[in-house]
Amino acid sequence: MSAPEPFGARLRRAMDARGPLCVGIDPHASLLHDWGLDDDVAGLERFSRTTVEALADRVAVLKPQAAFFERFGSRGVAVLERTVTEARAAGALVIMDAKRGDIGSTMGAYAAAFLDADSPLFADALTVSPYLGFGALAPALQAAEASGAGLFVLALTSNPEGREVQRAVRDDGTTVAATMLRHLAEHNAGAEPLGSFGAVVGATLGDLSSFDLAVNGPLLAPGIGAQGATPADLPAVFGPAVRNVVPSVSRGVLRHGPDPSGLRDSAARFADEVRAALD
Ligand SMILES: O=c1ccn([C@@H]2O[C@H](COP(=O)(O)O)[C@@H](O)[C@H]2O)c(=O)[nH]1
Repeated sequence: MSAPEPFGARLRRAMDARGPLCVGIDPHASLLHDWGLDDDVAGLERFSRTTVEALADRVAVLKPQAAFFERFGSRGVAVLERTVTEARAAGALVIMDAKRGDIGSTMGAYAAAFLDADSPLFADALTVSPYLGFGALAPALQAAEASGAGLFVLALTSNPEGREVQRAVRDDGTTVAATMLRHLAEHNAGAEPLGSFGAVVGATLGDLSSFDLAVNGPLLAPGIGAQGATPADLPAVFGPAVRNVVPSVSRGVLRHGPDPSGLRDSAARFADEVRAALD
């Protein structure tokens, strides 16, 4: 059997064809309410299916936030499984935003859940937390390589609280975030057209020129919309690495539902703004 095409190559093709925008599927209770849905499993299912049907044939990436599904227990997780399957079938790549991270032996079980192509929760990529040490992510890196999936490692998150951990200075004088970026660059070395191991770097963070963002992998950039960043901020935040940025917006698009055309128009506006900013 031939090796699966790596996530980085699939993502680059999707970004070239559709533009780099990622829309998050974050079924907040308040959004369910605004859409006229009950805050229950049926509401969750309707919300997710409407978003997938409106957007999966046009945006490069959809990013379900697992927490909003898990809050409904096993029935919510079943909706998450269907959401991923339907989004992928309709042509979008799916980043599972579950931010898993643990000691290596347990990380292997997370990898089996999200990165094994035979798992019901398999997605094209998974967000992971490296704060038990980057080395503890090894089982996820191996599983992703085997299945052609990707990882997005939390490096510089969009929230202000992340600073105290991520910008802490290590014994060798480098920051924790810079160390994570260096590990990613090592793992992506030589990959073409793009490595499969990306970083999460918030679009909210202002000038990041003190960090080497040239990791030869994608940079998932949440924070656009509800958290205050705009597509126009991207060049100043990411500098030359902006070509590898996957700008991500959730509530900024979702608040325009439940009408599918409202969701599509909003995503198209963000996509246009991203295109204008990157030109
Ligand atoms: O640094 C990070 C990492 C992940 N997120 C997630 O992205 C979305 C953002 O939602 P908005 O509605 O666009 O604010 C959400 O799922 C976060 O958990 C992030 O914001 N920052």
